[in-house]
Parts: sequence; C-alpha cells; structure tokens
Amino acid sequence: MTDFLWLWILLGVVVVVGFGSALVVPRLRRGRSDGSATITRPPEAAEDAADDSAGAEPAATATAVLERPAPADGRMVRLRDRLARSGSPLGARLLTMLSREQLTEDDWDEIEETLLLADLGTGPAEELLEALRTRVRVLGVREPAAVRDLLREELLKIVDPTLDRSLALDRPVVDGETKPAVVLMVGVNGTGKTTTVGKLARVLVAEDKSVVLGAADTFRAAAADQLQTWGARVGVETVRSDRDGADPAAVAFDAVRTGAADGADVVVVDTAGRLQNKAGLMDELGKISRVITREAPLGEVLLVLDATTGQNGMQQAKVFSEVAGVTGIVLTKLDGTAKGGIVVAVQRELGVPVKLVGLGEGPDDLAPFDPEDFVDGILGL
Ligand SMILES: Nc1nc2c(ncn2[C@@H]2O[C@H](COP(=O)(O)OP(=O)(O)OP(=O)(O)O)[C@@H](O)[C@H]2O)c(=O)[nH]1
Repeated sequence: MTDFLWLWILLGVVVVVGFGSALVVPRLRRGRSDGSATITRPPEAAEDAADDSAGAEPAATATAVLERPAPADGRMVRLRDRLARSGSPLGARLLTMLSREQLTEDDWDEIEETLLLADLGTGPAEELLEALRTRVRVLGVREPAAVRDLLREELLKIVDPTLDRSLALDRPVVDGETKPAVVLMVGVNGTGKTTTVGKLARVLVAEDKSVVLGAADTFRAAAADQLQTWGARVGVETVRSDRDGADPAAVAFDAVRTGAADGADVVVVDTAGRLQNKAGLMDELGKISRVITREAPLGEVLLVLDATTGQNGMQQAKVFSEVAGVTGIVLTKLDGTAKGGIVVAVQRELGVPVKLVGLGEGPDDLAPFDPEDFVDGILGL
C-alpha cells in the first residue's frame, strides 16, 4: 500500500512539473538566417504557440494582459495645458513687454534677448522681432487681446503650420510584394531613442497597425531588453540579437525581413548612434540603411533630440542629419523645458519638421506635434 502511495505521489509530481513548464515557457524564440538575431514573440503569441505544440488547453491560465494604449489624438492638449498652467516664461514675458505703452529700443533689445533665451536661434529670433516691430507700429494702441492675437499669429508663422508632419507609413510595394513601412530611429544616446521607439509602437498599436520592433542598438545590452519589454506590453514582437555588440545592420535587416514575412504594417528600428566621430557614425548608419533597403525602402528616418539640451544639441543634430538623411524630428522631454523655441530652431537648421514630441516618461507621453496647441500653450491660452 505504502509502495502504491509513493508511486501516486511520484506520478503527481511528474504531471504537475510537466504541465507547469508548458505553461511557464514565456517566449518562443526562432533562429534567424545568420544565427545572429532572434524574434521575441509577445506573451499572447507565445502562448498560442505553446498550446499548438503541446495540445494543451486554451490559455485560460494566461497571466500577461496586453495593454490598450490611449489614442494619440489630443495628447498635445496635455502639453498645452501644462505649458499654460506653468505660466510659460516666454509667452508671459513677451505679452507683458509688448503691452507697454511706449516701446523703446531697450525694450526691443529685451524682447530679442527673451527670444534668444527661449532657444529660438538667431535667424528666427530676428525674423520674429522684425515682424513684431512692424505690426506693433501699425497697430498703434495695444489692447492685451490684440497683442496676444498678433503674437499668436507671428509665433505660429515661425513654427510653420504648413509643414507636413504626418509619418510616411504607407506600405511600399517592391517587385509586386507589399512590404512594411520602415521607420529608423537615430540620435545621440540618452536623448530617449529607445523609449521613443516603445512609445511609437504604442501609438501605432492604438491605430490598429501591426508592428515589429528591431533592437539594432546592440551597443547597450539593456536597450534590447528595454525595447522587448515595451513591445511585450502591447503584443508587439521584437527582433534582437543574442550577442552583445552584434552587427546592428544584421539585426535591422532581420527585423525588416521578419516584418515582411509576418505581413506587418510597420517596422521600427532602434539604433545606438554613438557619436564617436562622424566617419564612424556614417559607416554604421550608412550600413544599416543600405542593408534595410535591400528588403524595403526607408519610410522615415526620425532624429530624436532632447529639447532640454537646447542649442547645445544642434551641432549633434546637424551631424546626424548629414549622415542619416533625416525626414523628421522627435523632440523629447519637452515637458522638461519651458523654452520651446528649440522647435523652431531645429526645424530651420535641419530643414525637416518636428513630427512627434515627448511629453513625459509615461508610456503614452508621445504626441503628434500640433503647432497651434504648442503656440497656445506658450501663450497660456
Ligand atoms: N521627462 C521625459 N523623459 C523622457 C522623455 N523621453 C525619454 N525620457 C527619459 O530619458 C531617459 C533616456 O531614455 P532612453 O530611451 O533610454 O534613451 P536612449 O536615447 O535610447 O539612450 P541609449 O540607449 O543609451 O542610446 C529615460 O529615463 C526616459 O524615461 C520625455 O519625453 N520626457
């Protein structure tokens, strides 16, 4: 009898361990052509795969709950309200100065200084100053409401509402085959690139697009883990390398090829972008672009810039723009600066529009840039 009892206990342990391990397998990894990159499926897909192979019960025991990201529309309003509530120094100071009864040359110097301190850059600051001088002269008596209106108009003009800020996400057709739209994210380390790729994936998922992420920042080992975590939260798969320091171009290529094979709408590729020197950067980004375009053309090359670095970040931005053929700018950490003039400066300097802005560290703190909301925020409207 005792022997039978032990036999039953042993059998029970085997069943529990076997069943448990089938459920606990968190991810499905599949080797790539060159053995350098792996695909990390999100929990939902991994469970489906485990179910298929083990013939187990449907995943009623699944613990991972996919998040549903908030729609991107209207997110800029949050920045506008925050800027307005913080009594943005730029808008408040300009309004006060322009409402003075007599504007002397000293006053105009002070206005110019305010514009420069707001990171607007010399060219745009002078342009705005000239426009304001002319309009104030014509306006004569200056009611606060009229000053606000003219300031709003002129600020909006230099931010430029006519620029096309939409992301080029139409899927290209290559040799009769529809490929995913490819977005390459470049920029100096620490600007918020990886975080922005994660946030962008959420924006795209909120628009019901299927997405694949490529962790081509193989320089910083944690970047791939970080990206994978972002993806898994919204059911997006990440292609990454198992080796630190693997060839970023190979990972980028595998990501795009995986996206194409899966029929994904968009592939977003994160890069390391260490600015050792211009030649090194050019080699790395040039190779990534060349290799990706063997599979599909690049839809967007987005340069991620930290708004809090102001004019200091401009030099780096220019190098990236020369090297990578940037098509749009993502200005992160706009929540951390009340200056805002950098939006204008960087657009002018690089000749491409700010398309997205980072508004905080939260997962849905990335918004399509809206010039009107931005200017209203600066003016506290
Ligand atoms: N306040 C604020 N913080 C942000 C924003 N975007 C990113 N960050 C923070 O910036 C820090 C750096 O972000 P990462 O995404 O790791 O930067 P990275 O450019 O990928 O850096 P490397 O991987 O080293 O190249 C993180 O703490 C982010 O949470 C933003 O819009 N606002």
